[in-house]
Amino acid sequence: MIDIQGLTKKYEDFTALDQLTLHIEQGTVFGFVGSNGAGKSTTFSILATLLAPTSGTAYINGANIIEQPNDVRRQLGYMPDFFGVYDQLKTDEYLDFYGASYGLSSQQRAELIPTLLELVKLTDKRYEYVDLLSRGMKQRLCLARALIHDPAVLILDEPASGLDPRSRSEMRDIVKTLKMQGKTILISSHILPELAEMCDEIGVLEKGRLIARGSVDSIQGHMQGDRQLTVKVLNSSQQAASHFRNDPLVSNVQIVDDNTVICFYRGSKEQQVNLLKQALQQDILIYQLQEERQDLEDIFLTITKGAEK
Ligand SMILES: Nc1ncnc2c1ncn2[C@@H]1O[C@H](COP(=O)(O)OP(=O)(O)OP(=O)(O)O)[C@@H](O)[C@H]1O
Repeated sequence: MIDIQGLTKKYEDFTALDQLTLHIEQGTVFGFVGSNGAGKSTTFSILATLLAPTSGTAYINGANIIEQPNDVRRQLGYMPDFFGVYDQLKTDEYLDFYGASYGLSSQQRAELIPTLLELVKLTDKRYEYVDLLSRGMKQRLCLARALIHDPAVLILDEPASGLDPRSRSEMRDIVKTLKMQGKTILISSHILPELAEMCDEIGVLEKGRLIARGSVDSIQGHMQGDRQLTVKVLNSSQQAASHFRNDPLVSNVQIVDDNTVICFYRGSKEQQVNLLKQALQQDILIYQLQEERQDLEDIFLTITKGAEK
């Protein structure tokens, strides 16, 4: 569980994080979206007890980030958005080093390392030098490192950045596995449609402020305004267009061809059922209806544009 209360970070006159308040329930995968400089890494560094806030506070599974940093570190696994240089260190030595620094015995480490390597799909790279691993492999190793002390809460800063589609998909699968293990996961990404697949909820951060928060569907519904419906009819699209134009909840109708009409509609799903029922009663033979979904990328641009204004 993550409980953030009025977290603020100022660098002299500049406010990088402005009164962020956010509660994330245990077992939730929460996606943090924001353009460059929005304050995501600042938030993560504060939660990971690496940076002191100017005001406000936060709790990680009940431990206060300011008063109980050691308890926080025991509960929290943090994967930063950069990977250091590890000359002359092999994959298993790397994990062994971090395991030892968390106080795990050599026997615990010997048992844990193969399990973690399997989780992040690096079993066959166990005796490979870290610096020779690909970017995707390094990211996964970094995730294994964040998991070494079996934390309940995970913070992943841009875990998929710079990865090819296959590596991104592997990272997504690992996050899903961790969610199934009951971990609370806070994850940031610029690859927005990807967050939709992994996250239960998303929050949009802009200039240090949380400007939208909710399930992917609710944010999509809220920001989308009129739904765009593509309607296919067996008979005349002219007749269908006239019917839709008469409905006060229809803002615009476009005839695409003899059998296709696009209709922009702002009613509820129930009202939409009525609209279609009435059409059928007037012998408008609808055989297909498709709602075009705006993807998260579009929604993100809409939301952040609104915030700028
Ligand atoms: N040490 C610092 N001194 C002054 N300003 C800073 C410092 N660290 C960060 N900032 C500023 O705070 C703002 C938030 O930065 P942050 O790194 O948290 O953004 P971000 O959302 O993680 O961006 P990105 O997606 O580019 O990583 C930025 O405008 C950044 O320039």
